[in-house]
Amino acid sequence: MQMIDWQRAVIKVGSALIAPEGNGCSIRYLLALAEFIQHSVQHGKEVVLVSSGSVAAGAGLMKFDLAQQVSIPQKQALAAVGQSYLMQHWQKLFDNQCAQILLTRSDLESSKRVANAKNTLNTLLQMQAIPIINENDSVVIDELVVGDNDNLAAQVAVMCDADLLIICSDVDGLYNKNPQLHADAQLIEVVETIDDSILQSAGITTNPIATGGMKTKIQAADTAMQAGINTLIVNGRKAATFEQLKQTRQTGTLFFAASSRMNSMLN
Ligand SMILES: Nc1ncnc2c1ncn2[C@@H]1O[C@H](COP(=O)(O)OP(=O)(O)O)[C@@H](O)[C@H]1O
Ligand SMILES: N[C@@H](CCC(=O)OP(=O)(O)O)C(=O)O
Repeated sequence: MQMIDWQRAVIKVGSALIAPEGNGCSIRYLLALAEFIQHSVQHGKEVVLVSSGSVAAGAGLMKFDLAQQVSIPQKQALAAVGQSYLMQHWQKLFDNQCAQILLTRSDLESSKRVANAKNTLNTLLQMQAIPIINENDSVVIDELVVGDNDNLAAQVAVMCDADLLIICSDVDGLYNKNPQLHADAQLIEVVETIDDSILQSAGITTNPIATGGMKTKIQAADTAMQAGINTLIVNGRKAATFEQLKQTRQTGTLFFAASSRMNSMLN
């Protein structure tokens, strides 16, 4: 087990945690996570949150069943409805002020926009506000198809020079096969190299409100590792996860970036 120390983390929260009932916003799995973030900020650490959930929140408000066929324009409209509700939901969980930033992949391909977003993020963190990022779903379609807040979170981690990317999901980490489908699946605790066996282990999701599954989480970990940033895939449904993290103890699957600043300090 590795010690997990960090100064600036990007924490990604998937729809599976925000809407365990299949739509709407629930605090059920967010209380322990929010308490961990608040505790970290009070101890001088910096947290950027990447939150999915606008489509599920919008579906709850507009009485849409996401298990049924929903068109892309309908999803975009649900995201527009749900995003402000999602932000209100987060704000209720924090003493610190929350701040919304909506990004698209093309924003991150523009050096000018990246520089602007970086300045905004750094200023918000200095103000001890909690930046909450989501895809700007109403103006893009690719991300809604592949469900890519995992990759967005990795790009944000690189952009803001984070030490750690934490991807919170509904399973204990990356298994050698999908644990929702295979009772004998085994948790992989540390990944040092993303090789074929790791890529093959990662399946898609079985959850109708989520997208991407482990595939996009591994892509995200790869992006972060290449930038020297450690990634943890953890079970955000378990309060114990955040107790472990508070004590700088590893939980879930660690994608270990050998060249990271934190790791060279620990070794
Ligand atoms: N090898 C694997 N290990 C763990 N989970 C896997 C694996 N392959 C596929 N999955 C699926 O990925 C899901 C998590 O991703 P996803 O449903 O997209 O959640 P989120 O909304 O948190 O992004 C798990 O619930 C599981 O069904
Ligand atoms: N941007 C979309 C979520 C896309 C996404 O990546 O979803 P998830 O796989 O649950 O992290 C939303 O806010 O509903």
